[in-house]
Amino acid sequence: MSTGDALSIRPQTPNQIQLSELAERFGLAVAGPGDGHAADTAVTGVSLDSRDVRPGDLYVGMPGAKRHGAAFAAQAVALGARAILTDAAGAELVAEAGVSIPVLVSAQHPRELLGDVSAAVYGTGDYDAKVFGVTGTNGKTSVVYLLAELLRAAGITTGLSSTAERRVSDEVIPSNLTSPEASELHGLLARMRERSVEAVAIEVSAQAVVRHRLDGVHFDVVAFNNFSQDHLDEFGDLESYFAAKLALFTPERAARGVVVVDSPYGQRVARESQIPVTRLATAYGQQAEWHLAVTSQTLDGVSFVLQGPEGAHFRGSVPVFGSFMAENAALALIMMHEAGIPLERVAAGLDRGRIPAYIPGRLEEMTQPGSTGPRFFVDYGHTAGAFEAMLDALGEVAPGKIIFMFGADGDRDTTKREEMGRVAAVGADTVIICDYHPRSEPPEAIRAQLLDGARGANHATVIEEGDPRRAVRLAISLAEPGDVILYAGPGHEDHQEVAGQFIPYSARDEVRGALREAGLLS
Ligand SMILES: CC(=O)N[C@H]1[C@@H](OP(=O)(O)OP(=O)(O)OC[C@H]2O[C@@H](n3ccc(=O)[nH]c3=O)[C@H](O)[C@@H]2O)O[C@H](CO)[C@@H](O)[C@@H]1O[C@H](C)C(=O)N[C@@H](C)C(=O)N[C@H](CCC(=O)O)C(=O)O
Ligand SMILES: Nc1ncnc2c1ncn2[C@@H]1O[C@H](COP(=O)(O)OP(=O)(O)OP(=O)(O)O)[C@@H](O)[C@H]1O
Repeated sequence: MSTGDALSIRPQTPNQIQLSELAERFGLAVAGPGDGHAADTAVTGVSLDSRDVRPGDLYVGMPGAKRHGAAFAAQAVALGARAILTDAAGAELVAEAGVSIPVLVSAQHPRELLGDVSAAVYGTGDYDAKVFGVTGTNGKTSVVYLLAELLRAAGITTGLSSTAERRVSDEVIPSNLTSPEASELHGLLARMRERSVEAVAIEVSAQAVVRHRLDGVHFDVVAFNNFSQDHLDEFGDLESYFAAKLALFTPERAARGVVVVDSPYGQRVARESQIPVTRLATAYGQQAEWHLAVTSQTLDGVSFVLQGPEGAHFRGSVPVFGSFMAENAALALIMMHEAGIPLERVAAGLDRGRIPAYIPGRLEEMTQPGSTGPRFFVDYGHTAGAFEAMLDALGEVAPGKIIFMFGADGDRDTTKREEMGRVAAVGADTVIICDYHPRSEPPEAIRAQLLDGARGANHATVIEEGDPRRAVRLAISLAEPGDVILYAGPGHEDHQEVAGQFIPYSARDEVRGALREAGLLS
């Protein structure tokens, strides 16, 4: 069941709390019209976005990078907000807007209170579901989906929050952020409790940690998979980006952790973690409690054996190519083991260890699995690290040539582009560079940086075709039976962001259409 155009999933029978209680618990001043009765007002939900306000909400008018949320107070009231929480500057904006509902004024940045206030409003503080968090640079969404699938196999009712979707049993909405703002997260958790969800898998971005999006949530188990360059536009340098991920491994946030220690960054997390961690190694000779061995891999999937302490073991397979997918599955399995869910219980719910994972837009095949013609995969990878992992994997399993098409985000970490181009051209036979989300940048300037990196590698044939629709058709025209086309970037997305406009574009639909035109898909 999809919940239509909703921006957030909320409980149907909400908790309610008096403003007087919120004011007292969080040291807030109550101002605005109707002061005399303000303390008697009750709120039933929290929204940070005036467009997503539901009747009874506390609307949190937050200062942002571009504007002050309190400037949207009138819209919030029109949609049924019962009170506003904001800072002193916001209170003035609310007064100017002439809205007549109580205003809670915080001396702190409202973001610092949002998690705890939302937990108080939604009553999620004592929700006793197992909560799992996954962080790292590449593969978080994949681990979260695998975890949800494995939890289901163990007979556990599951919810998830990822870059692609938020999901409560059969209720699904598309996501706008990898990690939702705290108000949305607690609303989602409250709905999960209503639906008797027993375990929640949450994808955790570094931005979520530093922007208080996880406040009021305590994880039973967190995992770290890998780390490579990304988001330097936000964090400035790799060390700050890493520190944001490491901060998840503290007692305030989580009880225990699982860490892939193949890389020096993973080893650092294991060493510097402030909570007990167990380690997973896929490299031979690496010290760890858990070891993963890939037993076979083809374009149709990967099989593995996982061995842990005290005889714990699991033999399984994932229907997506790449040894890193086995690693993602292993991480999910160890997280469950750490949460006290026996691996035997998971295995009992699967057919010979086959994990029936569908991960939207992650190495998702657009052609028919097993077909003898060219095979076409759409992916969400947008870092050099993800490109390298995928192209290494394809190098092992692709029967023919590898044709790799991709673009890069505008207005995001520009320093990673040359390396993306280089890695692509080292791993593929043909590279087609097209546009992704140029945002406010000239698309040809983004392409030029990618092309520089790709041409500098002196390996693949490098082609520039800005229009992704034409690039898809070009890739198909170049492919022969046995060849693999991999289109990285757009994954599950349904739009291109160009100069402030969201233009409808689904790479998956486009590719399917082009394959039909070429007679490669019925
Ligand atoms: C840099 C960043 O994280 N920005 C987030 C921040 O935006 P902002 O400070 O610019 O907000 P603003 O536009 O000035 O608006 C201020 C306030 O007014 C509100 N508003 C605004 C307009 C309106 O009509 N009504 C309204 O209520 C907004 O909800 C906000 O509370 O607060 C907004 C509201 O929650 C977020 O949507 C926005 O995320 C933007 C879209 C974003 O791109 N974030 C990225 C960097 C991000 O967080 N990415 C990570 C990692 C992804 C990955 O792993 O690749 C993620 O977790 O998604
Ligand atoms: N364990 C892994 N190691 C390296 N690359 C991976 C791994 N798992 C997946 N990938 C690659 O990274 C891409 C992105 O995967 P996924 O969406 O799961 O990552 P993510 O961390 O959630 O990224 P984002 O936060 O941007 O959504 C995949 O489509 C695949 O190409």
